[in-house]
Amino acid sequence: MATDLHRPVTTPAPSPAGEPEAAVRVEGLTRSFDGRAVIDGLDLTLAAGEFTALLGRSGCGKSTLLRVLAGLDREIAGTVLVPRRRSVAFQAPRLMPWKRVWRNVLLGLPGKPERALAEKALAEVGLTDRAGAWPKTLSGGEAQRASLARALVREPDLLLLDEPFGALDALTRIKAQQLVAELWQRRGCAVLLVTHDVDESLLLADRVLVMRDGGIAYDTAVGLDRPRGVGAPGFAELRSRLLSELGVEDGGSDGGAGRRQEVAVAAQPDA
Ligand SMILES: Nc1ncnc2c1ncn2[C@@H]1O[C@H](COP(=O)(O)OP(=O)(O)OP(=O)(O)O)[C@@H](O)[C@H]1O
Repeated sequence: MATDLHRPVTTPAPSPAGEPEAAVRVEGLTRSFDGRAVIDGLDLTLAAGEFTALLGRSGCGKSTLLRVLAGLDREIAGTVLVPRRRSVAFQAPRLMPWKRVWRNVLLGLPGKPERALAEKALAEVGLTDRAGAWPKTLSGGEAQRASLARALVREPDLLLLDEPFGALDALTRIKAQQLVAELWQRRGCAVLLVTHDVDESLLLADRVLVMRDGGIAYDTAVGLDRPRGVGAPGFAELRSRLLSELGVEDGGSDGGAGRRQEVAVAAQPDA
């Protein structure tokens, strides 16, 4: 029988004894569009504080899964347990043009939050001086950082990121990746990052998932030392394996990804 048990919980989802604390528990999740199951009986557990990247070919259902976890899509069957404090940032920053940046950051928060709260989050993403600006005056990277500040102001236990760097130029993208890594390190929240970029997943995540045929087809721990670079030992092997899971030929480090050879994302959660 199909069930709709999207039940947000206030604390991280309970785990069976002996397993690490979970931020997300999904069991038998199915989401169909027009009779076609895009997500089909998917099971997934994300540990509290873990940085997970989600890869998969276009149209495999990554954004659909993220929207379900964000609580934006409840037309589901199965069980989804997520923390109540969760926030999401999309590829498009989705700022309201008629509200100044600080008001955008506070958008949707209950009560009458003070500007100082927005300024604190904006400081975390290096945008202190743009708090009073109009969104249209921001660069693409600044707008994306404002969107991140809006996600952070909710003090999430789970941060959902849907291709947040996809529209940024290469240099801005690297800086944004480093920022997300630093924020994750500082906040200690679980992160689920949807990306098309295998290198990005390996630079940032503890764990990489590949979605295929409505489920998680491949699930690997990254285990590389941080800070990371694409030239680090073990990186190329992981990249090859992931590309093969995605059905893409590995162009090697001289391929498109090679330009990020020098990138080292410094993110080391305090153990
Ligand atoms: N609201 C909707 N109505 C009908 N079909 C939908 C809807 N949302 C998603 N789909 C379909 O579900 C499938 C998965 O879409 P989804 O956006 O989750 O894929 P994705 O893996 O995020 O793709 P991409 O990497 O291209 O962003 C696609 O075939 C898409 O057309």
